[in-house]
Amino acid sequence: MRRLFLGVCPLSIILAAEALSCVRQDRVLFENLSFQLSAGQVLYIQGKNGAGKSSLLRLLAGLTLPEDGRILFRGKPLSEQAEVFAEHLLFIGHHSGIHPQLTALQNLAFWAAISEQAVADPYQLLGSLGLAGLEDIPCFMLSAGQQRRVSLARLWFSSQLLWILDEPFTSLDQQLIAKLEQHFLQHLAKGGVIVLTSHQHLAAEYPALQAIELEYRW
Ligand SMILES: Nc1ncnc2c1ncn2[C@@H]1O[C@H](COP(=O)(O)OP(=O)(O)OP(=O)(O)O)[C@@H](O)[C@H]1O
Repeated sequence: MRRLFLGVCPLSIILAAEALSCVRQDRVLFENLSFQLSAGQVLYIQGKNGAGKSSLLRLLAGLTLPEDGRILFRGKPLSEQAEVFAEHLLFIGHHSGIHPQLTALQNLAFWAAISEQAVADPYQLLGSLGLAGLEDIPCFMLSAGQQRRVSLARLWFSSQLLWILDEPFTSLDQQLIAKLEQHFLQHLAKGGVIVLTSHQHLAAEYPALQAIELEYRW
């Protein structure tokens, strides 16, 4: 496992992994993996296909359990505060997570309702993401990149502290990737934390970036 530490760590630790191990189909994907993420930090996880990036994200999101080790959110194990953790987490997995039969507006309304948040102006938001005129058609009629934009729209009205994003740049054009990275910086500047995977390099300058590269292990 190769690890890079760049930038300065602020003080309050939001997310910590302690000696995590993950086994899938008798293969140890990673073991004894530890890190700490403070307010304003991004963790950028890299690795070849099958190295275990999504598996690590699912552990960190509390969706699966590690073989060994534990995960702490603001100093307490996830297992002791599942509901609190869920309130502070925005997880967008490898798939877009949109309902294909619903329109972009309906998907936004659904996410806003379940997270008890309000979208001030959904037309303006979707327009700013290049979806003007596409707000009212079922999402299965949108292109892959347009569907990804609908999915990521959540990041513009979310108040969650911790964003865990599996390959958020997939299917996006360069213009939207740049916009998304600027939005990441704003979230971090407010004290948010981001964990993400990507097969492409981050282009923005992150003030406090941690990077982990998972090696493919046989
Ligand atoms: N639910 C599961 N049950 C069994 N094996 C799984 C499961 N999920 C993933 N795996 C296995 O774990 C390994 C790591 O998968 P994972 O999706 O974490 O890789 P990844 O690094 O995210 O890959 P990619 O870059 O292709 O998205 C793979 O060999 C996969 O077959």
